[in-house]
Amino acid sequence: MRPIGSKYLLEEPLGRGATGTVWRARQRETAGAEAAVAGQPGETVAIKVLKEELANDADIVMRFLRERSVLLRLTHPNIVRTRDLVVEGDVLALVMDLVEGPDLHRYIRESGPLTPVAAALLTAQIADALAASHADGVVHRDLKPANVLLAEQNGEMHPMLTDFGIARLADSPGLTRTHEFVGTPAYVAPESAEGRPQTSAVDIYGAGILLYELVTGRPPFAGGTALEVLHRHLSEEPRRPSTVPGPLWTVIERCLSKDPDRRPSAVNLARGLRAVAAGIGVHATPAQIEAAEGVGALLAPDPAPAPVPETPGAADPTQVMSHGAPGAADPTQVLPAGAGAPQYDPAGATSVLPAGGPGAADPTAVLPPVPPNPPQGGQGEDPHPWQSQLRAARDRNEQTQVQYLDPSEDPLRRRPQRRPQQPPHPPQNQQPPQNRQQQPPPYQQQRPAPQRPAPQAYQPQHQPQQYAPPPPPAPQQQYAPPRQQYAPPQPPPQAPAPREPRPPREPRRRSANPVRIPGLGCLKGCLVMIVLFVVAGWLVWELTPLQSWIAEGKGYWEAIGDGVSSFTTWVSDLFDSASTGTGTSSGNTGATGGTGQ
Ligand SMILES: Nc1ncnc2c1ncn2[C@@H]1O[C@H](COP(=O)(O)OP(=O)(O)OP(=O)(O)O)[C@@H](O)[C@H]1O
Repeated sequence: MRPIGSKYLLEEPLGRGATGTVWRARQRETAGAEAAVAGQPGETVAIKVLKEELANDADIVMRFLRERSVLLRLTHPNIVRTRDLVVEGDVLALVMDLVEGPDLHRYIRESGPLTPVAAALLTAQIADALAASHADGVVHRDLKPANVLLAEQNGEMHPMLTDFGIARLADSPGLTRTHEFVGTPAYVAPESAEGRPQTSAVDIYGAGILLYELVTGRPPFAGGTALEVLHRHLSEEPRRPSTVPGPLWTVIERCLSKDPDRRPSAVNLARGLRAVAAGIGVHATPAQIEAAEGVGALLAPDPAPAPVPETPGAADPTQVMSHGAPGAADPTQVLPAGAGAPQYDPAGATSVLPAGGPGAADPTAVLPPVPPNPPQGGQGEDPHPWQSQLRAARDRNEQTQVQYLDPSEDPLRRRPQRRPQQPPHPPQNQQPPQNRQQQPPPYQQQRPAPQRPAPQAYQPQHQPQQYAPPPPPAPQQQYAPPRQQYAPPQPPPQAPAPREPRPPREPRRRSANPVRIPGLGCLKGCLVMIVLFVVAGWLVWELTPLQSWIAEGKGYWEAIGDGVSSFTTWVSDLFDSASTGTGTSSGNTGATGGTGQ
């Protein structure tokens, strides 16, 4: 046996939860005045010894002491009484009444679901406990079958709600630094899952889940991972099992409303459940049946639900302490341990999440369909993950613009069929985006002048004629922006001046002569003409009366021979007469001279 403080002795462990271990213990001596129940030596009690890491945290200890009054004053037949708090050395413990009996989770697992009447009556008692605590401004926030102990009284099950205040303690900044108390995914209200402000309506939601589980044997929203379960809480409506009577379903449905303001108050829930239990039993009178069927009218919401103070204290412990109660605004506190892990046990103990783990900053970050509902506080300066994704998408778009390839550089542009599909080129005078006003355009950043391709790269002469005839002027202006747009703002002085683009080469003209005689060069025209004349002359000679008129029936070649000989004779006579004329002229000159003598 191990002593706890000076007044208690731990005997044997009863069970272990996320925040500590519960022991069967014995009182050594009467407690002091600070205890709610002084007790007697030898009396058996249950003691929850909080984990060492919690006990070593100054924030937790302070919270624990501050919560003392809240924990000790909660007295109700359906609430496990907290008798004393132990804060000694590195020990932090709650001394409670010992409840001999299983918890409700174990009971359902071993005995199966309850009848609708039994479930309604049992939940009505839990609602009684909630009504008492809510009236005192205390919200449980971790309502689940495992936190309902079943004491046997007079042969009847008597549910007793336990673990009040543990959620409040675990909200502390100290826990945030080490481990986070985060509730249990299968029972977490949508507003808790989203990190929205919470009220006592979260306990009504938990009661609805518990009631559903009592009559069906399982909670309505299950899943392979805790995140899946949380997502279903946020987006799915529960389905009515065939075994659930209509009036009871009306109650469950109202408790599980996504809108906390539609959920009934704890008082009205208890009243409605008793009306239902009376109306669906085998001995129900017509009036009771009618009352049960009209249960919806009984389920009025709480006009002033007890608020769960938000937790700015996650960042500011003093503020939390001054409020005297932690909150749950920090959404990291609703994420379970290993939220995305496939080995999630929906019926497991209250989950914890290592601080700084993935998704710790914002559970909605990994719940894509959840509408972006920014947490109300405690998120520091970090942007919401949706903002990060939007920014990333925007950056990708900008990156796309940066990498936009000018069509004159685009090898694909050589394929004419791709040209009409080119995206419109951004206007040359387009202003850069706001967030880049002070920076040169991205393409200028990424394309320093020395590495730039030569201006010739933009010339149409690089486009094969058979694919891309010289483009018309307009498209050329559209796709070939002025060169200075791509040049750096201040080109280095040694940079060579850009050369004038060469004009497109004139297409080569073919020769007018259609006849090609390889190797003959310029004589071919003359030869062809001679042949043509000869052939044409022969045809004329033979086919016209010219033959009889000129040569008196001679043949063509004979006539040509005669013509040639006549021509040569004439030429020789011409030369002869020229030479003779010259001699005659000299003689004449001499005769004239002689005569003169
Ligand atoms: N007052 C009590 N009397 C008898 N048994 C108790 C008492 N309080 C708790 N227990 C038992 O001790 C075990 C552990 O309790 P604990 O509250 O730590 O578990 P839990 O609710 O599953 O954990 P957590 O609340 O941290 O999620 C449970 O099986 C419960 O039945």
